[in-house]
Amino acid sequence: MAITSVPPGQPSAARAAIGQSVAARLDADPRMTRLPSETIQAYRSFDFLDGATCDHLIALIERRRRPSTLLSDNGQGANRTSESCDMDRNASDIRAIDERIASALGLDPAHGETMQGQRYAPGQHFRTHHDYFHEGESYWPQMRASGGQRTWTAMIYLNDVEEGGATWFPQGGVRASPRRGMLLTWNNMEADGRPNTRTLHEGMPVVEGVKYIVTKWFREHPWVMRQA
Ligand SMILES: O=C(O)CCC(=O)C(=O)O
Ligand SMILES: [Fe+2]
Repeated sequence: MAITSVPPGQPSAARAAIGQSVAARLDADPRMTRLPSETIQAYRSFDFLDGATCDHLIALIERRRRPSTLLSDNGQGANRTSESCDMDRNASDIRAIDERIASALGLDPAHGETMQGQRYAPGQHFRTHHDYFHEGESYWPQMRASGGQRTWTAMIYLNDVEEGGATWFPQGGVRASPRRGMLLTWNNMEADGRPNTRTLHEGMPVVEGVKYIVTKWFREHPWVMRQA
């Protein structure tokens, strides 16, 4: 179909520079391990958050969860069946975690969208998708004005899951199983700063247990919060 041949975005020197500086910082951090992949730039860090902090975030998600929504409803409405909530970026506990994530990546916390919590019950999943914005979609002008493209994604698993719930990059050759406190982060861009289509990924269905994560998406420019 014609639409799939439209490139999701153009090269960008500024995004390329962000990719390089974050990767250099992660490479120099002994807590971080680069995941083997020819096509994507992804890292993990065990015990990035301690158990008490994970429990605290799980309790917040339990209190505030609501069915997840997707940015564009182009027939993908059933793609994300988890429940989500926005974390309060002005609360001191959340701000401290935001700053920890941003500092690990060497990014300004102001570029981060509000941290999102997600809860997946058995059978719930997040089907294959890209985190970056397709610059040909109708939502792009609004996204460009509110901070531009999403560069790095950082997600943290808040618990071990009995079975299922891995994050899978079928074209990246990476599959991460949930592990309490583990950070998984990846660059959504190519080396030249264009969206990397091979970052396609999926939150696989939970088979047994409940999966809790927090996700943070960083923009190329400071993020402008949408007015409620
Ligand atoms: O649940 C997962 O493992 C993936 C979540 C994800 O892809 C996202 O929040 O963008
Ligand atoms: Fe994602």
